[in-house]
Amino acid sequence: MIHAVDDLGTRPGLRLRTTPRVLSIAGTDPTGGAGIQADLKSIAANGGYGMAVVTALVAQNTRGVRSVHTPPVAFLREQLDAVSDDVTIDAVKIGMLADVDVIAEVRSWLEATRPPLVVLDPVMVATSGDRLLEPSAEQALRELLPLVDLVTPNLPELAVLLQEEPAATWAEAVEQGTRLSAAVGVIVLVKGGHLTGDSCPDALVDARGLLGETVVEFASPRVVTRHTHGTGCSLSSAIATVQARTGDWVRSVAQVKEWLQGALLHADELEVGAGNGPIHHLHHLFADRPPAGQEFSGSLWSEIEPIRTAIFELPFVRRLGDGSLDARDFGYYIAQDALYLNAYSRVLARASALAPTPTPAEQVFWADSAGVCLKVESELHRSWLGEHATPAALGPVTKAYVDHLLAISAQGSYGVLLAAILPCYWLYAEVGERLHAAFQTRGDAAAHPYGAWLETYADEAFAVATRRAIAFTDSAATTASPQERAAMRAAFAASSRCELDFFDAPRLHAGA
Ligand SMILES: Nc1ncnc2c1ncn2[C@@H]1O[C@H](COP(=O)(O)OP(=O)(O)OP(=O)(O)O)[C@@H](O)[C@H]1O
Ligand SMILES: Cc1ncc(COP(=O)(O)O)c(N)n1
Repeated sequence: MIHAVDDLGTRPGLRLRTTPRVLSIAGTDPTGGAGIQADLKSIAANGGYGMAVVTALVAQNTRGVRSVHTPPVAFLREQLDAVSDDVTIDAVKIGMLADVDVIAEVRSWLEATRPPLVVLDPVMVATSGDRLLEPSAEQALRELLPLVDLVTPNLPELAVLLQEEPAATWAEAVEQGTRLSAAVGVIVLVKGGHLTGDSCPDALVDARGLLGETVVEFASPRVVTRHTHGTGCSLSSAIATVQARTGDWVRSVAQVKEWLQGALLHADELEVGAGNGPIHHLHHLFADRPPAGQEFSGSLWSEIEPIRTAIFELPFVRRLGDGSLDARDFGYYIAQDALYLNAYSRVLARASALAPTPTPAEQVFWADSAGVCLKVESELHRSWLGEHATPAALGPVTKAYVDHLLAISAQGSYGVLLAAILPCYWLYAEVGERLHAAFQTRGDAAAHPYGAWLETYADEAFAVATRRAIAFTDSAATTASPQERAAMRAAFAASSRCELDFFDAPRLHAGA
């Protein structure tokens, strides 16, 4: 039978609720990544109140399924009735159904209770290859389709539902989804997770044209992770939840896909199990928690990866390394560096002034660093700038960098100032270490025009100071508010871009 539907493709009885009460009817996963455990997290993550009725108990983990225990269906019915006799259900998500008897019982309950919104994930085989639906139950599952609003098969499941070979391309998959929708009178979400390639498209398909168009595609990049256990369960329960709030399938799937993308992107952080681990359902709740150890600085460093790559590709850095750099460019760089260090010393002194009082070590460190900066500046004048003309004024790039640092110093947040200060230490240390290592392996010390300078570039005392500056930044991030941490990230990224520009400035401004 086909339900009556309104313009958005939903049944007229649909009650939209801010916090929908969503029932998952599914199997279990004691490691929490799939089945009802994943559904409950997914429903909560998407703003619903989750409930769960167990169809089958599955002894499984991230590596595979060990055994399945299906309780008597009479008990399944008792669980279902216990929920529906008491709670108004806004949406139902159906997952693993195990066998024909379970399907028949769920079907009978659906016919008796008529929930306003039903999403069916036709679970047949786990990612590990283990069967979660007896082959003899496939026909009963096909016959259940007209009772639901949305079915979310992966490509092999779509093929089984149609009794065809699995689609080999995305176009074939969408075409199969369209035929299933036309045959059964149901909306189909065709999922591209099982295809290969850089993108992971999904498509909502309704052959009756209830979505405005027959096919609505949702493009998203494929996240590189092996931790995709339970994505199908999580996706279907999230859609049931959001649809019960919005009543608009296209909007619901778009919103859920964005959430799922984040859950996949953060999956590797969980480190659950040795196989295909779970996705991070509640990743957005964890975003504001204080970072531990070097987590904060580690994330800052990886966020500026493109800037780091760009620095090593600059003609200035490459030519400084191989000795082919124009003397005029080198002179410009050294002179601007001396001017910069003078200003940077004042910024470090400001960090000393702002350092938290219970930790005098930080106050002393920044004050000492301000002094070291002035010593390095005078050393540059003594050993290098004697031969080169020293400009009286800051070049445009130096001025922009210094203005940025001074503006942050004036704002008075110690954490943000440290994040702004850090790239000068960290990027200089990295460039120094790499250029120095390359210089040493070349063995042309005498012939290299900047050899003497490169010799001093990778200084162990500077490496130690860099490690301390990183540790102080991590410690400031631990006590910072989420807003301050966001400002720290922005300050670190802005200073890193200034560093990139600083290395490129001689090419642009040395001849001016
Ligand atoms: N690596 C990935 N990057 C981005 N999205 C993905 C990735 N893998 C799967 N997805 C998305 O996850 C959802 C589930 O897709 P998939 O085709 O894997 O279903 P499934 O096989 O039922 O899931 P599972 O068996 O893992 O529970 C889809 O929205 C799909 O586009
Ligand atoms: C109870 C239950 N339901 C569904 C799946 C499918 O999830 P996956 O394909 O990611 O293993 C599962 N493993 N367990």
